[in-house]
Amino acid sequence: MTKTILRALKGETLPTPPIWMMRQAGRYLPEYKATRAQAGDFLSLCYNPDLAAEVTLQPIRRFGFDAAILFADILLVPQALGADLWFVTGEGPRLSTITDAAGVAALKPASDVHETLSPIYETIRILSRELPAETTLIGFAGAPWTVATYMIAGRGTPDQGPAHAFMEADRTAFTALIDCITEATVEYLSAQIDAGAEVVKLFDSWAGSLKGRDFDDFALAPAARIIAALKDRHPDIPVIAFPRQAGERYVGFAKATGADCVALDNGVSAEWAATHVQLDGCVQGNLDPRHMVAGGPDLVADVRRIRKAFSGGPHIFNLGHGITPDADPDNVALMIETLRNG
Ligand SMILES: Cc1c2[nH]c(c1CCC(=O)O)Cc1[nH]c(c(CCC(=O)O)c1C)Cc1[nH]c(c(CCC(=O)O)c1C)Cc1[nH]c(c(C)c1CCC(=O)O)C2
Repeated sequence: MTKTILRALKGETLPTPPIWMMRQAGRYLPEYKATRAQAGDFLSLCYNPDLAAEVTLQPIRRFGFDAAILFADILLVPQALGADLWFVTGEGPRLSTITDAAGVAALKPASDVHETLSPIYETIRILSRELPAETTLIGFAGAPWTVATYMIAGRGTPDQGPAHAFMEADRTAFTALIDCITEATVEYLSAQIDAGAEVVKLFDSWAGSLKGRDFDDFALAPAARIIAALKDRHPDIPVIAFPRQAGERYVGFAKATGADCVALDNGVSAEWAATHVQLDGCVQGNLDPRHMVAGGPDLVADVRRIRKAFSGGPHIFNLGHGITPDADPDNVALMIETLRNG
């Protein structure tokens, strides 16, 4: 019996869509907070294979999701390329900044990333042994544009202004940075697959701020390059692409990049996406993460609505973005129960 997520990714329409949740291992779970405290800080948790595997398994034990997502972070790649990285509790990530062509040229070559990232591959090997037979293991990386926005600004920004400014000031150097991250991402995801990842996902969280030609050059093209390189090395491994807030640009994204599945945020309606995006293959998403805080009849109604809208084709149920720390685990259980039992 092939795993349900893999069946959906191959294009099968299942009577009940399989389900997992972005940020399913996270601060809304008391057991996550306990293990994170044991690790010391977030990065120590990411680089400790035993504890990273433990937090990956926690939501599987508690909820029986159909997939586990590797516990790590998209910002480990910049660190592996030579950037300084730290997390400020309650605020988010901080990195050394890249402001010009010299900063791009000073990055390490893509082939060097394994030195830093090898503990992540060990986490995957542990998970391959310990996950239940029916659970799919998903590896991931940030897409080049989203990773670049953090490398340029040194932190998260509301409008990705510093990255857009760099792009306008020196498109050649900016393109060199995107190329560098693209190559590193191929190396990283390929090694994750060698270690046991059965699916990989590319998170382009800030794709929505790229417009027109910039979207083509820095969201579509790098995703297409990464997917082509991975398919060349690992033809059977499905790829999920998440160009968050792409809006109209979700249309045709799978075909243009070779992705097996497109993950949808909750800014597009399931009814629209069913006719405009799902016609090309599997879609994932798109429940509003706020339902995990509020719960109640609105949650139940929206789970049923999304399930129905996507029932004519392959669909993996998920949120439109990560679950937030203020969410109630009981609402997660209600989402799963509603999906599986009615
Ligand atoms: C942009 C981005 C990042 N990281 C990630 C993205 C893309 C997805 C998205 O848009 O959310 C991806 C990511 N980050 C994390 C995972 C693990 C797997 C999962 O459970 O989904 C994944 C897939 C763990 C994490 N990554 C982070 C946490 C919280 C850290 C903690 O425990 O204090 C977790 C569980 C920290 C992080 N990491 C990042 C930020 C901006 C932050 C701070 C914001 C926050 O605290 O939620 C960068």
